[in-house]
Amino acid sequence: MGTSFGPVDAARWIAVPGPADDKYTRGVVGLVTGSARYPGAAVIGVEAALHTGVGMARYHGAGRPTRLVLQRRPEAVTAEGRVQAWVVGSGQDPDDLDELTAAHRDRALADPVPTVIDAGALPFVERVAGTRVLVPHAGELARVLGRDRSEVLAEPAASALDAASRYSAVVLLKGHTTRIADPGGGLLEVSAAPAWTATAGTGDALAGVLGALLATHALELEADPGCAAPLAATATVLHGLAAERAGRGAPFTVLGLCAELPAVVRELLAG
Ligand SMILES: NC(=O)C1=CN([C@@H]2O[C@H](COP(=O)(O)OP(=O)(O)OC[C@H]3O[C@@H](n4cnc5c(N)ncnc54)[C@H](OP(=O)(O)O)[C@@H]3O)[C@@H](O)[C@H]2O)[C@@H](O)CC1
Ligand SMILES: Nc1ncnc2c1ncn2[C@@H]1O[C@H](COP(=O)(O)OP(=O)(O)O)[C@@H](O)[C@H]1O
Repeated sequence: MGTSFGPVDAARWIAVPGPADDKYTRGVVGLVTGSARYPGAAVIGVEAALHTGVGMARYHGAGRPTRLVLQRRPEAVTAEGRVQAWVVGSGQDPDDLDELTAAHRDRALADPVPTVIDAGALPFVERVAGTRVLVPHAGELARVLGRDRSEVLAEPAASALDAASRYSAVVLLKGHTTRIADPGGGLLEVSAAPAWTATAGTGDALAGVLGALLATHALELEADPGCAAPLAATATVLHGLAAERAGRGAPFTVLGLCAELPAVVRELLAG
């Protein structure tokens, strides 16, 4: 039903910095992720964005996730400032979120730049002012659509397309085959990841990879918001190939997946 999207397609969507670039022209990604309940998701998203390649990653959240992010990645910037793309909602429960994080989340959702909407931010999709890229798993998409998870699993492509049309969004439905639906009815399919990828936290990494790709393609997205779909597919390819490299037929950790992202970028660019 959809168009298969693979490494050769993905290679076209990696921004390579040139001699005239600086950290701001490369693109700044902002993350409002994690919470007191799920602080690890904050660390994973930042780790994934930095390993995908970005001029700067800003992180905004509560005290504990912020401390953990800085402990792991002192290059993350916690001061506020402009960003070219946001990642919001990974590791957040909208019914159990501190006021500071909720305020950061609401500011990010109102910013008219491309936004990755994950987990706890999905209920707020209609507030998102910029180009919307939803990254649900089947359970989350079922909640977004008000259906049973079994219905989404039975008809994943149609479900993703329905949500894309309903919310004028790109919808990346995660799974062994990941479907990327756009509001115009286009559908891309990516099957790059081994089943070992089904482990807690890999989705938080995917959101970070995608945020970095959106931030580093700000000009292209401004000219044509339709670029969000191939960029979402590219994030899925990078993530799947990094999982394959991290495990090589065996289990791996999410930080191990993130560590393989630069090698995957290098391989794709080499052709
Ligand atoms: N390190 C971190 O900080 C991490 C933080 N994380 C963060 O945790 C938050 C919650 O995300 P989550 O995906 O775990 O839960 P949630 O969106 O409620 O979906 C549950 C769905 O799955 C199903 N289901 C449940 N149990 C099942 C089972 N045993 N076997 C099979 N199915 C089962 C259940 O369906 P049901 O059976 O209820 O119909 C429901 O549809 C989120 O913010 C995420 O970012 C994670 O990324 C992990 C790492
Ligand atoms: N059977 C599978 N084969 C390959 N990849 C999978 C499989 N199941 C899940 N994945 C991938 O693992 C990741 C899980 O994301 P998600 O469900 O959001 O988990 P979490 O919230 O714990 O990070 C997604 O990228 C998804 O595509």
